[in-house]
Amino acid sequence: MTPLIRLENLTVAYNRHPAVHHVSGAFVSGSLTAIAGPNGAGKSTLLKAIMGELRPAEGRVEHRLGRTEFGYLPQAAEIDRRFPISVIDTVMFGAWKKTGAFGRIAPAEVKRAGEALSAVGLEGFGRRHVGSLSAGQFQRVLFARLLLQDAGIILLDEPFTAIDARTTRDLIDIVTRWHGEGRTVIAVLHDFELVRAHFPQTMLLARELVGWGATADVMSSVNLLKARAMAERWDEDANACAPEEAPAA
Ligand SMILES: Nc1ncnc2c1ncn2[C@@H]1O[C@H](COP(=O)(O)OP(=O)(O)OP(=O)(O)O)[C@@H](O)[C@H]1O
Repeated sequence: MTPLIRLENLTVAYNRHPAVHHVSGAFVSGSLTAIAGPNGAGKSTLLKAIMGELRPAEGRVEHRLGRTEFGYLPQAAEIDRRFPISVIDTVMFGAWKKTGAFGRIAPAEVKRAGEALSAVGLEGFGRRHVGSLSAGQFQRVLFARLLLQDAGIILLDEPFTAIDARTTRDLIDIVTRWHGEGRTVIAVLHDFELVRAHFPQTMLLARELVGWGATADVMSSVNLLKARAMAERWDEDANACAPEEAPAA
């Protein structure tokens, strides 16, 4: 039960308006955690802060991991699929840690990229343009890229939103396999059924922490009502506390 990533009184703000507020706790090495909560609860912001893409306004994210040790799947809305790139090249980006952004790609990596495509059920799709794929097929490509990247910590932002049930099942199988391999997986999810069925740990967030621990305990109806009430009460224009106003750690 080794803590891998520790959050210490973490506050992350945009233009001084906090999106994540005074969150403390730890992700244990090898854990499989869902981050759940209402819209605008700070879930995506928290993932970005964990990776170091956003700096805390207050508090800390503590870990000894480099940026390349994180595999990250952004929300679909953040990805522009009009970029003229093939499926196989998109998957190959998962190998950049080994090749460098403009390095020569070893034949073994090309072979692994093909195997990753097969593993997500897209054998033979390599030459297709990503813009020609369905939402579910594209999500499979992004999972193939994560497979190739082979990261120890995998952060997924709404990986199953707007994709079909069959694809969701297949991709959950991959997440479960990652967990079985001892990787640490953290996924932002909206579907509470999926959270309860497949994620042993849950962080329930409403900008502030509502609960963090075993899913059955955290996803109680009392906590879900509390999260909704906290989100509705939240003042979008509130400023981040000045450090001297922050509660003692
Ligand atoms: N780049 C940004 N600039 C300014 N404010 C932002 C930015 N990104 C997010 N926010 C604000 O921060 C708050 C938390 O947003 P975030 O996207 O982290 O929430 P979320 O829980 O992931 O939401 P959803 O479930 O709707 O995706 C929201 O009020 C949002 O408007």
